[in-house]
Amino acid sequence: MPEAGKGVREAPRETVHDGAGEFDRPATQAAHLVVDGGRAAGSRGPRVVTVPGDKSVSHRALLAALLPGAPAHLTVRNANLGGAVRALLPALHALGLRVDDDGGTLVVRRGAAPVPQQVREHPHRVSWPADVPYLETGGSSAAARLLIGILAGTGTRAVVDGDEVLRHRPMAWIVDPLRQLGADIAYLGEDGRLPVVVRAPVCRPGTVELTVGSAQARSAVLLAVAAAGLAATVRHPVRSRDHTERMLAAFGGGLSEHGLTLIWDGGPYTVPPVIDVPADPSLAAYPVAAHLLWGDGSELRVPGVGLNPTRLGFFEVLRRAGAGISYEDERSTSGGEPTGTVVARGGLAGLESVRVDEPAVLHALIDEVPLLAAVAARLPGTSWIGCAEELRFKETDRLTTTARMVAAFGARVEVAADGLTVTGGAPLRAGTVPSFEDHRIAMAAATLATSLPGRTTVHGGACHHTSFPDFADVQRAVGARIVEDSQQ
Ligand SMILES: O=C(O)C1=C[C@@H](OP(=O)(O)O)[C@@H](O)[C@H](O)C1
Ligand SMILES: C=C(OP(=O)(O)O)C(=O)O
Repeated sequence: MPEAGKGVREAPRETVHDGAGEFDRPATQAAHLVVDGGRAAGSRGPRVVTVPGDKSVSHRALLAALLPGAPAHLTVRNANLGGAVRALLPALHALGLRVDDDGGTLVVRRGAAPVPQQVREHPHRVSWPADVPYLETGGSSAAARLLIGILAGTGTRAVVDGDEVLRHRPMAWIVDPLRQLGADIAYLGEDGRLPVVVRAPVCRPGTVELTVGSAQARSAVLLAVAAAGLAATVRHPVRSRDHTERMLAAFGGGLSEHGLTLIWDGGPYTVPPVIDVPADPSLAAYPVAAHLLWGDGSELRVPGVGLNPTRLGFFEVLRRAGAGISYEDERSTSGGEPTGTVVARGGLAGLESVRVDEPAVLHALIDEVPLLAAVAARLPGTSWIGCAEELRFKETDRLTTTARMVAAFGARVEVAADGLTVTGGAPLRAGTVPSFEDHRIAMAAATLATSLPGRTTVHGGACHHTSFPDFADVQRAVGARIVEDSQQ
C-alpha cells in the first residue's frame, strides 16, 4: 500500500516561506471514497452529464441580495448547493435575510427576523463586541472575504469568523485595501486572520493597489465600493476570475477596465430579481478528466458550463497539449457570463506533458491544480505547474497536499516555492491515498483512481460535498465505479 507523502522530493526552493504558518488539519470526519479502476461496461457510448452551478457565481449572486436597492425577493437559479455556498446562509439569516431552497433554486427574501449564529470560541477572546451580529462562514474563504467587502460597503457592523481552518487563512489581502478606502475593520484574534469586526464603512474615494492575484480580494473591494456608492480605482496584478466585474456590469454599474486597472464610477446600478448561475467549469473538469484518462469512450458532453475565459485554464492547457476538448452551443446568461457545452473526445494518447507558466493561466485553473497534476502523472513527459504560490493559502497548502496525493499513487513530483514538477512515466498504482479533507484533492485522487487497475480508497474523500455534492453520481454516470464508504 503506498504511503501518503512517500516519493515527494522537496526541491531546494521549498525553503522560501509563505508566512501563512503551519497548522494541522483535524482528523477526518468524512467517509472515504472507494474507487475500482476501469470504466464500467456499457458506458463507452456518447454520454451527457451535468454538473452543479458555479460556486463563485453562486456566492456573488447570493451576496447581491445585500447590495443597496436589491429586490425584496432575489432568485438565484441553478445555485451550487455544496457546503461552501451553504456556509454563507447562516450569516445571511443572522443579517435578517431568509433563504429558501425551492427545488434547487435559492430565493433570498429581505426583512426576516435575524437568526443569531452561535459564537465559535476563540483562544484569544473571552468577550465579543456587544450588539453586533456574529457571522460565521465555515471553511469558505470566498464567503468570508466577499461578505467582509459587502459589510464594509453597506456600513453594517458585524463580526465575521470562520472555522478552525479558515481562521488560519490570510485576511489582510482584503482588510488592508478596505482600510485604505477608510473602512474601520479590526482583528479580534491574531493579526491578519479571522475573526474580524467591521465597524465603519469605506468612505474615501481613491486608488488601491492589490499585490495578490486573488479574485476574492479584488471582489471584496469592488463589492465594498459598489455598496457604498464610492468611486475607486483598483490596480491588480493578474486577470483572475472576473465574475464580480461581469455581475456589476450586467447590473448596469459604471465599471471600466484598462488593462489591469479597474475604475468604478460610484454611480447607481440595479440588482435584478433573478440571477442565473452557469454550471461550474472547475467541476466539469472531473468528468472530462475521467473520460480523457480512460481514452476509450466516444464523446462526453457537459452542457450549460460557464465559459468565462478566466476559468477555462484546465481545458485550455490540455487542449494546447493536444487533448480533444471543444466548446459548442455558446451563448450568454443574464448575469453576463458566457455558457456552452464542453465536449471531450478521445484520450491522452499523443500528449507529452502540460505546462503552466503564466499567472493568468494559473489563475484560470487555480482550483484544478490537483486534478491537472493527477493528469500530468499519467503523461510520459515532465510537466510544470508554476506561478502557483497562492495555492499555499487554500484550505490546505495545496502545493504540498497535491504532491503528497499524487506521490501516494507512485508519481514522481517535486515541490517548488511556486509550483510543482511532475515527472511522467512512473508506474502508478491503486492503494490508500490521502485527501487531507480538502475537496479538490479528494476529487482529483478519485478521478485518477478511476484509470488505474485495482481498488483505491481516498481517505476522507467524501469531503467533495464542499463544492460538488453529487461528484460520485456524476462520475458514475460517465462510467466510474465509485462509492462512499464510512466503514473503512
Ligand atoms: O473568487 C472566488 O470565488 C474564488 C477565487 C479563488 O480564490 P482566490 O481569489 O483567493 O485566488 C478560488 O480559488 C476560490 O475557489 C473561489
Ligand atoms: C479554494 C477554494 O475555495 P475557497 O478559497 O473559497 O475556500 C476551492 O473551492 O477550491
